[in-house]
Amino acid sequence: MSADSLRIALVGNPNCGKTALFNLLTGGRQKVANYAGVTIERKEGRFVAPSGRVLQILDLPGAYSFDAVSPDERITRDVLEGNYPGEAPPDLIVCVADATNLRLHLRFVLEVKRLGRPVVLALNMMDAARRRGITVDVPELSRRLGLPVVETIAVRRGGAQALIGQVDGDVPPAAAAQPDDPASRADLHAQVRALLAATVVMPRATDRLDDALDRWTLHPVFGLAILAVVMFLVFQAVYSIGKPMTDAIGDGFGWLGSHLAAWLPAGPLQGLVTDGLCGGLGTVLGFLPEILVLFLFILTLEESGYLPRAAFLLDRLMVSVGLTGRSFIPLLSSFACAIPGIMGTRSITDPRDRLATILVAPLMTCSARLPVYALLIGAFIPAHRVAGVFNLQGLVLFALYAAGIAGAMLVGWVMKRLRRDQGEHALLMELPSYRLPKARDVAIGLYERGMIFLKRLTGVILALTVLMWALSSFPAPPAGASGPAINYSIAGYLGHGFAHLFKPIGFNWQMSLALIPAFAARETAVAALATVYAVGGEGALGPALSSHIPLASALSLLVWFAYAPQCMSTLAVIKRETDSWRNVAISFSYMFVLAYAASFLTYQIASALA
Ligand SMILES: Nc1nc2c(ncn2[C@@H]2O[C@H](COP(=O)(O)OP(=O)(O)OP(=O)(O)O)[C@@H](O)[C@H]2O)c(=O)[nH]1
Ligand SMILES: [Mg+2]
Repeated sequence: MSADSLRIALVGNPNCGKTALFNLLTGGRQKVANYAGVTIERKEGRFVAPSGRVLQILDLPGAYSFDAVSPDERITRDVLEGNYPGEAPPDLIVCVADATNLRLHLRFVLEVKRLGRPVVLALNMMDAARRRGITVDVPELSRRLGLPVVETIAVRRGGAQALIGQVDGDVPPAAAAQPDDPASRADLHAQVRALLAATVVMPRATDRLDDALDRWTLHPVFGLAILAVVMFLVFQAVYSIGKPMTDAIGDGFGWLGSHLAAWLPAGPLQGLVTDGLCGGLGTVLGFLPEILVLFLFILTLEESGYLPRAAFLLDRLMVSVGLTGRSFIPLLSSFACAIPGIMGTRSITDPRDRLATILVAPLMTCSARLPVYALLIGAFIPAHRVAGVFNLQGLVLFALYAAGIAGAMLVGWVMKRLRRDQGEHALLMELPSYRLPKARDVAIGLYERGMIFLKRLTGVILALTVLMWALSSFPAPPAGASGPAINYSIAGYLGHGFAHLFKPIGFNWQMSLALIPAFAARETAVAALATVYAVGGEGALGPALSSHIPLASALSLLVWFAYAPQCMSTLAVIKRETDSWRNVAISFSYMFVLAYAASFLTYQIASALA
């Protein structure tokens, strides 16, 4: 690091706009969302100040105080106190405070000041504060705190000018460090009150529009109805908006495959390109639009400020099944992927609640399962309208997501019965202001998700698809063999071997085989089925599936994917976050038993009814 480079840490209460400020300064694309606990790791970026000086900027998880209790808050405390492994304390602390919520945020500013290090206070969200008629006497606040104070608007271009001017100049002198004892902590409240009285004019404690909306969204009956409608509409939209695009992409690859087949000489290369790449990979790529539609809704909800309300509304229910309202947001993130969901539990203070959330998070339907669901639903469930408006395929998709949630509640409830400590924790959660999502932020979020999907597709999924194709094509059948060539391949042997285990739940050998690569990446089940049937001489995948797989088996496979043990990366994250192989073993085995039992019941009942 050059002698000239200054290290600056952004700290503050959760949800005050630290990451928005970080992105504005460094051009970063870290996740910004309207709830507490979005940032859970230390992130670093570079900013070249107008003077040419290079500044290293650290974005840190939000903290309510230094009595750090949750794993993410501990990171912030360690970095500031210089206890973070391999890192000296920052040269300058930029303490960010939400100007619309100074009653809460100033307390943390005072705590930071007592560290005895150079501090600048950034009063962020000044746009929202002005809209609400809040005025702050900045020079007076600065004088009383003994710190430089600047106003910022982290979501507006140029909104950090004052801060940049401040950090590009001389580092302000540090205040004297002060001891942290109970008496001085009680004193903080009195100091905050005095500061507010002298420097802030707040016409009303809360926003009128927020209050009006909250009367509906937090209402015990209407609130739940609104939540149910919102969730339901999301899944209908995934189907009605995403499906036509998926079909178009699928058709495009089908066309491409047939043209390439005519071009390429017959042989292994032709097989790889048409069956493996166009058939397998193309089918998975087709599900990108559906995944993006799902994320469009999740990102919009995250920015709107609605999620903590939903958490609040569901707290009683979640406590009764052994979880907490705090589990809501990590569980919702698991609809994207269980990995960020499990990492998001770092903001849960109680270790027991955190572990319970980690163990059930993989039961939420991650977006990697969406292609599997969409493929099977498309092949087996007719596209009827129900009651004139709802799409039956969308309803089945919704039911599968609901089955995952119901499974999580059941598992949570059982875990609650099994543990000794039955105590419950009250939910203390901040309700942020409602906010209109910014198109740019949502677009960045969608782009990031799209790239993650494409990287998986061209990485692990591509590798597995080629492997599946090779296993299904080699060795070639002996001369004079009868029956499809694939029966003589390695895949054929493996699949038939595995099929014994899955016969009671109705899987044929192709389905059993597809489960193997799905353990590395769920979407590969689609590519594997596509490849295996294509190598086996079938045409389009949808009709091939519906002619070879009975409905009962298809339903059983859907249910299997709702509960089955997760991909390897999820298990690896459980190991990392809980530092225990025991937890990995528990989650793998309980999900295996749950999936097997649920698929068995589904298959037996559906076969009996058919
Ligand atoms: N109106 C307005 N909104 C802002 C401003 N700064 C941030 N926001 C919004 O405030 C919310 C929280 O922003 P983040 O940057 O994620 O907050 P954070 O402090 O990093 O939060 P944690 O990582 O959870 O501690 C998001 O919805 C932002 O769009 C601002 O200056 N004005
Ligand atoms: Mg953040």
